[in-house]
Amino acid sequence: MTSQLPVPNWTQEYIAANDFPIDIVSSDARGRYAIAARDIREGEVVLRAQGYAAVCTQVCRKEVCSGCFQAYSLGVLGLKCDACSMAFYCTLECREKSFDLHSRFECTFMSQIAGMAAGKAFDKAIADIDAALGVQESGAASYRRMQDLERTGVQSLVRWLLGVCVRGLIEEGGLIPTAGALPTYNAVLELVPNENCLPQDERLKLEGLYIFFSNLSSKPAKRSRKKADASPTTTLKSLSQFMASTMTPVQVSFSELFTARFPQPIDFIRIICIRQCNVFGLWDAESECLGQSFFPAASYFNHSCDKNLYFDQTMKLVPSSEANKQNPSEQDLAREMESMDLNSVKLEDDVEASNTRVFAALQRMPVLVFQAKRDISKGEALTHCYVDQSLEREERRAALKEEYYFDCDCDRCIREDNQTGDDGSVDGK
Ligand SMILES: C[S@@+](CC[C@H](N)C(=O)[O-])C[C@H]1O[C@@H](n2cnc3c(N)ncnc32)[C@H](O)[C@@H]1O
Repeated sequence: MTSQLPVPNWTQEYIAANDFPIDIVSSDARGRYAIAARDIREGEVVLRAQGYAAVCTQVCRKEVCSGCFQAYSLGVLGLKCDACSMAFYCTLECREKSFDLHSRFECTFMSQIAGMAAGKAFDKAIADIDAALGVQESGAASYRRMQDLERTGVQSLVRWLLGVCVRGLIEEGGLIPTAGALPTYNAVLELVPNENCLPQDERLKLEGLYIFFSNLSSKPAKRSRKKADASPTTTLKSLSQFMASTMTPVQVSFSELFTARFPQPIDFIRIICIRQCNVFGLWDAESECLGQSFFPAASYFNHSCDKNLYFDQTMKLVPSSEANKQNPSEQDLAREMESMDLNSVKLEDDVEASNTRVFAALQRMPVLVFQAKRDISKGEALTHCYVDQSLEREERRAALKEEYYFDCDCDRCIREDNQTGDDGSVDGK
């Protein structure tokens, strides 16, 4: 970090509206970062950060409810969207609550993503990348690129991109009624990208991925509940307005949506860099990464290997509207599956009511709750640890450098550096 970044206005508004004991400051060396606005007691809640564009990974889609983001270890969740077979739900209630959001904004695109794993689209896109990048020995080069773009990884990335694109569309269509009610696309764009630190080979790989996503599917998936109206042109504004004003599922392809949102490779590279430095993993109790989400307010906590905040991702990661909902037992779930009418959810024609339900579904994104690990004095930087705290100094250093592009000089690192013997061992052991 070399230049001083401005502190975005929304962070101050969000903090004031919720009375969190935080100030955001900025320095050349550390960028923007949160400090304690007053003395904070051990255990105090410092921030409740609302999730933005939370998605589960492709591999975990059958274990994580797309409605409430609870993870279930029952194997495959029994309820899914019949149209795309990509969104799974834990209860009929969850499916109902997500229905308008999913049917109108996600389902068509999800169907296209599902098709991508089948092979041909994927193989063609790889060939397109090679052609666009002017690769000579296309057989060997394609093979190498295929290895880089491993299918399930790319599908998870597409799911995440879709989450971000859809969220942008919903905002631009005016479906989020209250300013400041939820984090915004602009709040995400204001997060630090560190794009100047991106190594050249990574930049090239992302340019290849850009070509891949731009060519993923030239045709929209064939599904429509009703006869489609004239397809909207694919400027983001007209597409957003179209989606917000009609119940007709969108008829554009994922690639059209993608290139409208990211017109140039650099736009895509930037959002990927923002993701790399700011996204939070959604973990289960066995430390398996089930998905990812932005929590923009939480991105202003800098790193320390001697953190003074903690958040329990598996315990505190609850949908904001359902903080007290208990996971149903296996038997309860089985009973519910037996008794439900799987075709009972319908998209009604009242656009306004549907828009309200879309907004309500977005409010069910996960929330991260940060608490003080110890007493913290006014003015102290508020920090959490970006990497596994139990790693050795050198391993932490390498992970922070590779993923976040900085060298940590926290008290613990300095202490351990001082204790390190000539042979590189801590305490000379
Ligand atoms: C999640 S962001 C934290 C907020 C960021 N400082 C900003 O200006 O938006 C992570 C980035 O902040 C910077 N950062 C975080 N902790 C740091 C530290 N202890 N020392 C120096 N830079 C740090 C690095 O650039 C890192 O990639």
